[in-house]
Amino acid sequence: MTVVQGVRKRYSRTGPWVLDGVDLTVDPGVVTVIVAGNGIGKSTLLRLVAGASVPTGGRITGRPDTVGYVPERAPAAIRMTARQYLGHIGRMRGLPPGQTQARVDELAERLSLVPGPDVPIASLSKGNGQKVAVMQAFLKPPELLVVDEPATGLDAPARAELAAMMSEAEQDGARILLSAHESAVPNGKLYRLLNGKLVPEALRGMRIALRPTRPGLSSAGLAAEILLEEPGRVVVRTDDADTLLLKALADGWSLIEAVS
Ligand SMILES: Nc1ncnc2c1ncn2[C@@H]1O[C@H](COP(=O)(O)OP(=O)(O)OP(=O)(O)O)[C@@H](O)[C@H]1O
Repeated sequence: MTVVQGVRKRYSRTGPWVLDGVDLTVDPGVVTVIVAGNGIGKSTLLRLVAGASVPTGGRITGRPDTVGYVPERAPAAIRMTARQYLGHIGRMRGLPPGQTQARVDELAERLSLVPGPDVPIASLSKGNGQKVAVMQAFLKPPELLVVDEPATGLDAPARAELAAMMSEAEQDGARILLSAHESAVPNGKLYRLLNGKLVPEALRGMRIALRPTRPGLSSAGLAAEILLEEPGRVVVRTDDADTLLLKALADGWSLIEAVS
């Protein structure tokens, strides 16, 4: 398994913390899905897990040798053809050239890459460029697959093919981490990214126990039904756990647990 422990990330020394203590385990056998709106930090977290950027704090352990990473935006300004580009990627991953080229043809056909792998990537449409990004992630069977918003940019047949490829990888034992917007949430173990932290989606609609992280915090500010209040612990019930958690975390509460 790949384990994220207390990971923090900001993009400049004085900038805001985009991730502020993220804990996550990406296990085989279940697809892990990070859900959030625009600009909350999904891509930031996925890049870190994939090893494409480094955390400012905390650590990520158990990343396997073969990581397939599909970024949200494929690099467009590449003059090489898809076949040349994927040939380089194959060499970097230790694949024999013949095997790489056979795989390029197979993936180009599965994803309906138009007009094909032998034109410059820069000349491809956005969606077809995204297919090349998918192809590089699947060139060698990934042990960890990280896909940033799989629905973005691809047409319906390509999305269905990508879903099939992901489920084949899952059956082969890959660990899978996806990000998604609320409008296109895939099946899996869902986590919501709120104020730089991950909250398991199973907490929605449940009773929630919170701990104040600074003195003087009043439970009145939680704007929810207070079920129990004791020193260091408040249990609330709400129909809108997202909004409650968003405000509570911002105000200085920390999540203890969901109380069934
Ligand atoms: N390379 C970067 N340099 C500076 N700030 C960045 C960089 N990448 C992301 N950010 C900032 O980090 C925050 C989170 O961005 P991120 O792309 O991770 O969000 P996201 O949840 O994936 O958004 P979207 O749904 O729009 O793709 C944003 O405020 C963004 O401006």
